[in-house]
Amino acid sequence: MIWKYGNKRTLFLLMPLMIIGNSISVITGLMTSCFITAATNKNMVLFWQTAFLGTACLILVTLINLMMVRVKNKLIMEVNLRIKAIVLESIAKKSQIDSGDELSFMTNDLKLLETKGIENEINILGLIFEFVIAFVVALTLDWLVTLAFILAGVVPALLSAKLGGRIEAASTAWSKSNSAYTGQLKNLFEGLAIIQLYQSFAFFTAKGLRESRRLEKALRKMNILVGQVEQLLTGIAYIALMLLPFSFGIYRVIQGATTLAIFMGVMQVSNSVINPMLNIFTKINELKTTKPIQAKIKIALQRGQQTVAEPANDFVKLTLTDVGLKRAGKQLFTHFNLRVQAGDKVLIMAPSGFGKSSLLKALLGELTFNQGSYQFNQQPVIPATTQTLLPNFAYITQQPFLFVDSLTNNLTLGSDFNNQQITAALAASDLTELSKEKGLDYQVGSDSRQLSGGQIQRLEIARAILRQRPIVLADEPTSALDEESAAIIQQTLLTQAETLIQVSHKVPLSVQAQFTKVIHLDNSAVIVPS
Ligand SMILES: Nc1ncnc2c1ncn2[C@@H]1O[C@H](COP(=O)(O)OP(=O)(O)OP(=O)(O)O)[C@@H](O)[C@H]1O
Repeated sequence: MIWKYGNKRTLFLLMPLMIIGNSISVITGLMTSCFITAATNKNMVLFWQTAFLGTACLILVTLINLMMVRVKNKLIMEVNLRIKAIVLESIAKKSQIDSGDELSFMTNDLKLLETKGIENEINILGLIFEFVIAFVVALTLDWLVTLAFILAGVVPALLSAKLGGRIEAASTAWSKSNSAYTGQLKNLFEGLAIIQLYQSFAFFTAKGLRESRRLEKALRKMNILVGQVEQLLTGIAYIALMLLPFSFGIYRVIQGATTLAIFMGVMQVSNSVINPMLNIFTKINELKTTKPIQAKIKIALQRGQQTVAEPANDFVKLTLTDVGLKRAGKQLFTHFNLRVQAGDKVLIMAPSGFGKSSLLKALLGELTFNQGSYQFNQQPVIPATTQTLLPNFAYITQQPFLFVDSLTNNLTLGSDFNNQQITAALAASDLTELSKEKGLDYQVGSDSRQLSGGQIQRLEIARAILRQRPIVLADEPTSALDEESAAIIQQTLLTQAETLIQVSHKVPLSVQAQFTKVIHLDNSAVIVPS
């Protein structure tokens, strides 16, 4: 992950820092060796050289480690941000999302990935460096004693891995007993009213205690196993350490095959061979637990790379033939016909709850007609083609939405529009006064800086107008506005939208007259105003 999602420059900067930073045990090992040589030979020059040079090296390594922490966290941040960008990009392109699931993935899963995945990868890298450096140095000092130390460290580690399974089984059995205990207690407490009614207090206590005893027994079993395994491993570790490297090393010193100083040096450095080796396996196991999260990111990456349809400008004709729409098992309407040509201004009217908003959603492809046919530019619209349909539409919904962001960003949504275009869209939506009073950078959307319902609706209209899409779908666009504003907005829609499909349940006759078609969804009657 750090290679795939991280910044390569940061990674390449981190690696040398880690190599130097992880050589601390080698420095202390060599210092131990030199000090003992100085002591056994009564060599003051070597003593001072070791003291000064060693301390200088330790200070330098400490400074490098301080820097390493900064670079490591920089890399973690870069990987996190790259992954978050991938996930956000993928969510943005999802046709259906469960915001609870996505939120949980963005917060809990990605946090887990950071600690068990990204950090572990960096730690494994550090452990590999530590292992390799220490191993090479220890082998150079005395390869036979080094091997003895490694064997002594590996034996208890292998045993621990073998016994780990038994401990895990005991801990699973305990957690099972624990949940059974909770269930029994819950049942017992739920029945407390019966106990009190029949004054069966002894039954209540005895039953509760019986369950508690069962749990305590499972806990005792697990604790004995863990404690005994711990003691056994410590014993074996001491025996192995004394038997193999110590006796073998000292034997070699007595034989004159090596010196005490070298033996002590190897002993010190060997810790940095054994510990990283064992830690690497633990960390790899932890890393494996993040596999499902990594798989989800891979899918997100593929989805994020999907190309989105380019805004189209080729709308000619849209036809609904004998369509019906069903929602939550209820047939909203049937046998509805509609023909819209470029330049049309169509008003669709029906009583509240009849399915007007649902009809617009079906035109967008969010819902599918269960009867009849929907053709766009004489091509049948099927679920697979709805994504390419979207760029033809602007959509003014009944529940306008504002992001916690500036007025400008709420209109442009990050697209490239110049100030002139933005100001024109605001003016067309009767928002000039607001933009002059607050400024285009005014932050809206948060609770304390909310705008009026009418202002929010007009911002949604400005957002739609700004894009100049071929068809504007408008769902009761003037319902939250006063008469004067409603008239301005209605005029704007009629004049600015190239093709307008508006649904409303009540529109004055004088306004109806300005549409090219007025259709009553409840009886499919088409009235062409004179
Ligand atoms: N998300 C939904 N899931 C299931 N049914 C829904 C959903 N939204 C709306 N409905 C149902 O679909 C029917 C039509 O709703 P719709 O909003 O399309 O009507 P409408 O004519 O636009 O009403 P209004 O004029 O009040 O906005 C209603 O019976 C409503 O309960």
